[in-house]
Amino acid sequence: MQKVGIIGVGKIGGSLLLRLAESGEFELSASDIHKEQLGAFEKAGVNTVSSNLEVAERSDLVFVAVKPWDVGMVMEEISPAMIPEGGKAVASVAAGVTISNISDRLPAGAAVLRVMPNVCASVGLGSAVVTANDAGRERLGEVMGIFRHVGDVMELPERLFDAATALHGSGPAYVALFADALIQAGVRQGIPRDVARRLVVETIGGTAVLLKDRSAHQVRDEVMTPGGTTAAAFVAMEKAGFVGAVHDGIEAATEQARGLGG
Ligand SMILES: NC(=O)C1=CN([C@@H]2O[C@H](COP(=O)(O)OP(=O)(O)OC[C@H]3O[C@@H](n4cnc5c(N)ncnc54)[C@H](O)[C@@H]3O)[C@@H](O)[C@H]2O)C=CC1
Ligand SMILES: O=C(O)[C@@H]1CCC=N1
Repeated sequence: MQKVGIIGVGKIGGSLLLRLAESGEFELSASDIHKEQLGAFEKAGVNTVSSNLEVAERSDLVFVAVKPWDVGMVMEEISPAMIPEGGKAVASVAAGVTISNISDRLPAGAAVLRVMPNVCASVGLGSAVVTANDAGRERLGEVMGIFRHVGDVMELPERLFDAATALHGSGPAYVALFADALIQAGVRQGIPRDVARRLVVETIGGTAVLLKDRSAHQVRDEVMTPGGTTAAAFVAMEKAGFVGAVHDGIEAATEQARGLGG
């Protein structure tokens, strides 16, 4: 059985850990600085341990899912277990923390990977991109296989990771923002809140399915009757700078990711 460890069992680490535990395919260990968070995972059959180093010692593949500013300290803690001859690899999901930020804290030649997932992993509908240093390349398939348990996975060069973080890492929050705005707008037009919410949620889910095999332009054109309601809405939204605001948001998030590595 593959030995997988997770350090930090919050929103991302915890979602991955639960799905891997459900699959029954892995021998799992986990640690978290807030030990009270480990109980649920222990019940799911995970070995919960009290030190990050112990997770690394017990695992062939270690996922670090702590906040970006905590990654350096965790790498220093697990460094003694990460000698290249040990056959271990570490994968970080932290925004903005580069492979070189990480490998600087580990023995020379350590296998290091980065993954950028999103919170839709918690319902098995995540998307993730993966990259690796030279020593970690042979583990790419393994890491991609693990993230397939929580959604879609692609390889992406590290130079595009900050942009991908901005696009899909933060993406669910933008969709939620848009959903909230739509619901409020429906309420303003007199639709009861619970009805508006249901209509908007189904619309977003249904559109996501349509977009799997159609371009965004195709969907737009199928909806937009010449001289009709959708065209009127598009003109009003564009006058308010909707598309420009999306571009500005992605640019700001990309820049923010660049600054998080420290
Ligand atoms: N939340 C999201 O939607 C996404 C988050 N990420 C990245 O995933 C990482 C984790 O984010 P979340 O899961 O949202 O955070 P979180 O706060 O939910 O989870 C982090 C966990 O790490 C634990 N922790 C903190 N310091 C630790 C230490 N020294 N040793 C062991 N455990 C420690 C915390 O107690 C907590 O349970 C971040 O680096 C973030 O950039 C990436 C993509 C999406
Ligand atoms: O907001 C953040 O910094 C993290 C990274 C991507 C999603 N959440």
